Parts: sequence; C-alpha cells; structure tokens
Amino acid sequence: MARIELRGLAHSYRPDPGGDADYALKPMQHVWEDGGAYALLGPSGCGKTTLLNIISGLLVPSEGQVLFDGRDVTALPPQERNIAQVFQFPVIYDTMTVFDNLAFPLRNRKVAEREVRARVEEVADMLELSADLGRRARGLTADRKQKISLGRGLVRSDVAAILFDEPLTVIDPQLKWLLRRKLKQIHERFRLSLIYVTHDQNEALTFAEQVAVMYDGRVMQLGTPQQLFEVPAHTFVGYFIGSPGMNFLPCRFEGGAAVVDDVSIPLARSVIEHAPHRGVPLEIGIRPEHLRVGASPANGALPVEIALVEDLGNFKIVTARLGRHQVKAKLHEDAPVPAERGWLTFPPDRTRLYADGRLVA
Ligand SMILES: Nc1ncnc2c1ncn2[C@@H]1O[C@H](COP(=O)(O)OP(=O)(O)OP(=O)(O)O)[C@@H](O)[C@H]1O
Repeated sequence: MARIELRGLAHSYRPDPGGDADYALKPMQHVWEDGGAYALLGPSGCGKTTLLNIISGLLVPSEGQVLFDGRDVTALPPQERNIAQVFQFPVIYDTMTVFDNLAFPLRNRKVAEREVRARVEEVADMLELSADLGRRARGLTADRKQKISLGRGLVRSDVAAILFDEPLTVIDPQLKWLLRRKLKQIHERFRLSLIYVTHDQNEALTFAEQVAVMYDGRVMQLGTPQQLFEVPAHTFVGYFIGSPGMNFLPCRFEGGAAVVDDVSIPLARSVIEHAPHRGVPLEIGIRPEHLRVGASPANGALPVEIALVEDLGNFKIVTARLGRHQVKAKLHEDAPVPAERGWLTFPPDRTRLYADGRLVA
C-alpha cells in the first residue's frame, strides 16, 4: 500500500481555463496516509469523481502532481499505478464462474495458482460468496455481482490503494449496511489504503477514519467523523454533516458575545480572543444536538416560540423561533418540550463562530 500525495493539484476540463469557475478542482494540497480509510464526501458535481480519476490515472490533471510513496505518477495510466478500482456498477465477466472472476486480477499478474486459490477463498469467505464460487456470474442478482466487483478490488494484497466510486449504489439498503461494516472490518484487519467516493454521509462516516468533505471543487475539511461533527471548519461542513445540519444565525460581535438581532449569546473565551470585530460577515453555529430547551428561564437562556415538534422515534426535532430566526433542537424522545413558549440555552463550549463561512478558533 502507498502514501498518496496531491501537490498543487487542480483540474479544468476546459483547454484554456480563466477564473476559478472554470476549474472542476481548485488548487489543493493533500496527503492520504498509507493504510488509511478515506472517504470523499460531497454533493453531486463537487468534484469527487474527478479527484478519484486523477488519483487512479484515468485523468491527467491540468496542474500539479500525484505522488505514490514520493514517486511522481501524474503521467502514468491506471495499469502502471498498481491500484484496484471498484465502480458504481459491477464490472465482471458474465460467462466466467465467480471463482474465475475473483481470480482474474491475480492470474493476470501471473500469481502462482496455489496462492490464487488461497486468496480467492479468503476474499469469498469475507464477502460471503463461498457458496457461489462454482457458479457462473450470469444469472446472479445485481447485489451479488457487485459483491464480486468488490472482491476483485480486494483480492490483490500488493496494490498501492483501492479506489471505490459509489460502490454500493446498486445494493439494497440492508445489504448496504452489512457490506459497509464488512469493508470496515477488512480495513481494520489488513490496513489497506482505501479511498471511497460517496455523496451519502452515513456511508462516509461509518466507513472512513478520515473524511474529506468537498464542495465546489474544494476540500472544505479533512477530518475524523467526530471532528466534522464537533468542530466543522466551514459552515458548509456544518450544514452538510448531521441530520438536521448545524443551525447558523447571522450575528455581530459586541462586548465579548455574539449578538443576534438584539439578543446576546455567550461565547467561549478561546473564540472571543480570536473574533474579528468588523469587515466580515459573522454567524454563530450550533448543532441541534447541543441546544437545550427548557420551560423556565435558566441562567443565560433565551425566550423562544415553539413552532413545531416532530416525533421521530427515539428522538424529536423541535423547531423554535428566536426573533426573526428559526433554529432546530434535537432532543431525546423522553425530553419534555414546553407547549408554546420555551427557553433556549446555547452552551458556550458548543457554540461556534464563523467569519465569512470559516471557523473562528
Ligand atoms: N468529462 C467532463 N467534461 C466536462 N466537465 C466535466 C466532465 N466530468 C465532470 N465535469 C464537470 O466537473 C464538475 C465535477 O464533476 P464530478 O463528476 O467530478 O463531480 P462529482 O462530485 O463526482 O459528482 P457526482 O456525484 O454527480 O458524480 C462538474 O461541474 C461536472 O459537470
């Protein structure tokens, strides 16, 4: 497996790009450590596939370099990069047996037949395909065919990295969940370098150790699922990760607090020390999970109108009106909620400040 470095990388599909808007990937600098499980997460069109194709060699970037273990591979095609790829739809040979499909990447590299058998049996066992090894792939369900594709990606132990482009799209939801866990277990056991593209935050957050959240051709934050949740580096990350996403309220900074309309919301000392006073638009951000809703005024609580309470099984979402603004709080199913008017507390250690969309820390 390899350490993958992107150096001053940028890509435009136009032959003569002008400004930022012409670039599908804006200039970026990143390192994917050897043996890491990474996800590229972001909405449609943000550049995930473009980035994956540059790493795999399907696409040559218009600027910058890709290095595998320090070696410049920017101009090398996929077959010379020693990577495995799993795509959205199964790429298998229908007329071959499941065994021969799984063995193909190994036999192609003249691996000894004894080792081929051992490796194929191991991968089939991991993916619960052992009973199908003797069957032809034709006639198997789409789920099973995609499992074979995953198996073909995992069968070689000598690849620099395994790249997945939305590999579970055709899989039914229950099996999707099982396969995600399976991939995680396989990663923990073999410490493969995995890069996994998805637009589904659940998929990214349960599978990956580090998630790169992308928006408009940029990696907005590369962090652990916990970092993305607790300290989103950008308002986009706060909004995109979580369900519902983070609450954001425009504010100004006055007297060591964030002032939303005419109410003052206290901030942690570390935020106050770095808060810019003028010249940039400011917002406070707080996760719905971190807001507290009470029936009586606690110290520092703000009066709100309760607009809606949605019961969603083991939790409920309360929509409250704070002046002109609306905020959502996520509470335990048993938590009491006042009927019309309530009091909202913003714990200072959970309340973030954003200047021009970026975290003030
Ligand atoms: N071959 C191409 N020629 C021109 N523009 C392209 C090409 N492929 C992608 N783009 C553009 O580049 C941008 C990034 O696309 P990309 O497919 O990398 O995004 P994505 O995040 O993978 O989206 P999706 O999840 O929908 O696949 C988009 O604006 C897209 O329209």
